[in-house]
Amino acid sequence: MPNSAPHWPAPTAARPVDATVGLPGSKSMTNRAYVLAALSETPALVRRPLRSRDTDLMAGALRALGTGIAPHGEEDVLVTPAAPQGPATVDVGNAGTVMRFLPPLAALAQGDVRFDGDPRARERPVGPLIAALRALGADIDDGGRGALPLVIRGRGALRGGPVTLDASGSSQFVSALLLSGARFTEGVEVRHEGPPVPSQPHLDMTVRMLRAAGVQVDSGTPDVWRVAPGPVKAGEIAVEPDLSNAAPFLAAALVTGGRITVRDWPRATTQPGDALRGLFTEMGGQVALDDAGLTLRGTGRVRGITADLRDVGELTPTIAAVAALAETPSRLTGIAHLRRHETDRIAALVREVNALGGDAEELPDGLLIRPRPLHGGVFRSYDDHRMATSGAVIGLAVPGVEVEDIATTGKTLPDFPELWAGITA
Ligand SMILES: O=C(O)C1=C[C@@H](OP(=O)(O)O)[C@@H](O)[C@H](O)C1
Ligand SMILES: C=C(OP(=O)(O)O)C(=O)O
Repeated sequence: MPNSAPHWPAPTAARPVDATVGLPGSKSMTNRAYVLAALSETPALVRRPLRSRDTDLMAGALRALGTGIAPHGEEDVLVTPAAPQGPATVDVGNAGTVMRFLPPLAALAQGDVRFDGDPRARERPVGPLIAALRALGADIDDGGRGALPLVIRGRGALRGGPVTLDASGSSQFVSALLLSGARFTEGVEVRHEGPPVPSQPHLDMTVRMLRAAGVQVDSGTPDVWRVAPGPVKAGEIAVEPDLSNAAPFLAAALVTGGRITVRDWPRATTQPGDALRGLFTEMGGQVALDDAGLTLRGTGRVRGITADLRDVGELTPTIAAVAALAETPSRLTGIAHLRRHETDRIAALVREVNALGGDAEELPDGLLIRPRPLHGGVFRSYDDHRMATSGAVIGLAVPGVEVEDIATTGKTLPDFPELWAGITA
């Protein structure tokens, strides 16, 4: 979609950043919490959920299906479940979590539920999930496309049982079936067959949050997950700060040789962003986790990295931005599935780094970035929140970088420009 707003002049760091930041809640945890709460037996409290485009879309969709979702105090949200009801229309925007987590829930609804979203949402994979739901008893009209738009003709219940699918395109296919699986008459047994499933921490997050809601999950066999039929009891779910959105802030300390502390960093978490501690240490930072939060200190040196990012693909745009400023080459692999994220992130990163004078090259499943001095210019974001924040990271070290459509950060972090101004002031 053409964007007519003026470009955002990325602040260049006049001195090393030195700041402490508190970040809003995790998108992935918030949208899982809303689904589990909506499927619960009794009202559930979601503590400190994220407010952003993706989470507002999830809340809006659940409301359209009859769930009560209302603020509770300053920071929390009370979810009052109801048997899902059509006819309803779900706008998924460009949220993978809405596009994948809600079709299984819609199959439990009484009535038709129509799904559509941004033009890009129609290009993002959902076919293996649709096929799996059909095998589990759902009636779905997708016009034979295996993609959005589609209509789920809910009958108030879904048989469930065993199903095999290829989830190499997105871990969200598996998470989706598991999240609603306890409410299927026979529960669900999901078996993956194909190249490896990406985003293992997100699968762990699904399993952990289900168990915390009293659901019996067996994940003891690789590539097989069993959810027993039974009630969901979400009770109270506390949402952690979004550690993937911590990435550009920690990167700011790394590339300016400064210090950033991210408050309330969990001691134990399933969020993929926790891997930043190791990745950014390898790239030249010094990291400490204590009561103040996670502190990253830059050393003035930024090193390239060779890394398989399959498990933490979401972190790629930020790591690539740091790599573009590094003294030595980087090789990022295991991330072919990123070509079907918000945009083709591999192509977009290579194009934008090279547009600033850099030396990046696509691989079938990743990218190579070699050191070369960058210059100012427009960094395009392709409706991708993580592209926009990556442009901001490069702009700290390279004068004259302008990020196109900074507002796209609203997908998961609407406060990004203000928070960034806070660390660069
Ligand atoms: O389950 C989740 O919350 C997510 C899983 C991952 O999806 P993919 O496995 O499709 O990469 C990740 O990239 C996405 O941002 C969020
Ligand atoms: C891939 C991402 O999002 P989505 O949930 O839309 O898949 C992301 O946030 O990096």
